[in-house]
Amino acid sequence: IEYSTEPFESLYEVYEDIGSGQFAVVRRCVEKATRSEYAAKYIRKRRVASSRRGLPLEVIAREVHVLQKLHKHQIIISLHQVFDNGQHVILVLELVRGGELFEHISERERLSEEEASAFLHQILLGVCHMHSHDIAHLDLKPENVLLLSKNRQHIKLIDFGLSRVITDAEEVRDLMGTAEFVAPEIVNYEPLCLATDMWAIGVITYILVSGSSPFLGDSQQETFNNVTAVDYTFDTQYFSGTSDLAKDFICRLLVKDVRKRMTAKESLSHPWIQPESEEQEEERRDAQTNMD
Ligand SMILES: Nc1cc2c(nn1)-c1ccccc1CC2
Repeated sequence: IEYSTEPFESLYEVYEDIGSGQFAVVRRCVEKATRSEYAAKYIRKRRVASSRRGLPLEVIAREVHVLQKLHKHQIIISLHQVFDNGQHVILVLELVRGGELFEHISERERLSEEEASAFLHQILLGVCHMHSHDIAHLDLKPENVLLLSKNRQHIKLIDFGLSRVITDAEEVRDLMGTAEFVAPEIVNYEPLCLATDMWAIGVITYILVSGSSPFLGDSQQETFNNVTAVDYTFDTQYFSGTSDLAKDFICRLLVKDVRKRMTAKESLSHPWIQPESEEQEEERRDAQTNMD
């Protein structure tokens, strides 16, 4: 995709901020020619190599390439156009108004297992699509899962700023996501892989069904220690109403050895995601009634 050097403001009307990332601000905008609404993600360009502001062009290009390869999938946010106005690269993205899954949880403290499993099923379809293209997201967390609209279950994965193609040859080690969601191999600077995303899915599931975070400590270092020790419990204070199926799903993802961790494909056929039988569906519902 070519970066247009047309002046962005001559083709789009720009409105309110709708979100932000570490090096990006996202604003609602309207394409003048079509009156269609989009999300304009302004990513500041790094002017000098030694500067800490903004991102180098090749890092920005990685997010554009990943979006180009993936965005025809209904769970991945779609990319409409790209502009370079000198100071920023502007990604014109599909507009999603339902807010972050993160806010949705905070309002509810925790979700029912049906709702959590339905969200996870969609996230896993998106992650499966990415992994089938050898692309790892590497920053999966509830903030990067947007709801299409408040009351609906449909979600979109956003922010592929840390995503990259994982090839065995090029060992990627230098990454750091968000402490709560990083896998042991990231903390230990070992080669990252697609399984790194599956660990994050395990943490997200734990949070969705319990409202608490498995490895979060009082400091980033304490969190890293908990992660590398795989030190977590199903504290009865939060898990008394959680089904064994849900706990089994989480246990198969929070595994230190990347070769033993469930893959995205395998997780889609785990009974907590894809109930095989009426009684398993019943078990999930029962766990729910105990909790109410
Ligand atoms: N870092 C972020 C942050 C956001 C978005 N993208 N990247 C986004 C994308 C499409 C619609 C809405 C948003 C707002 C949040």
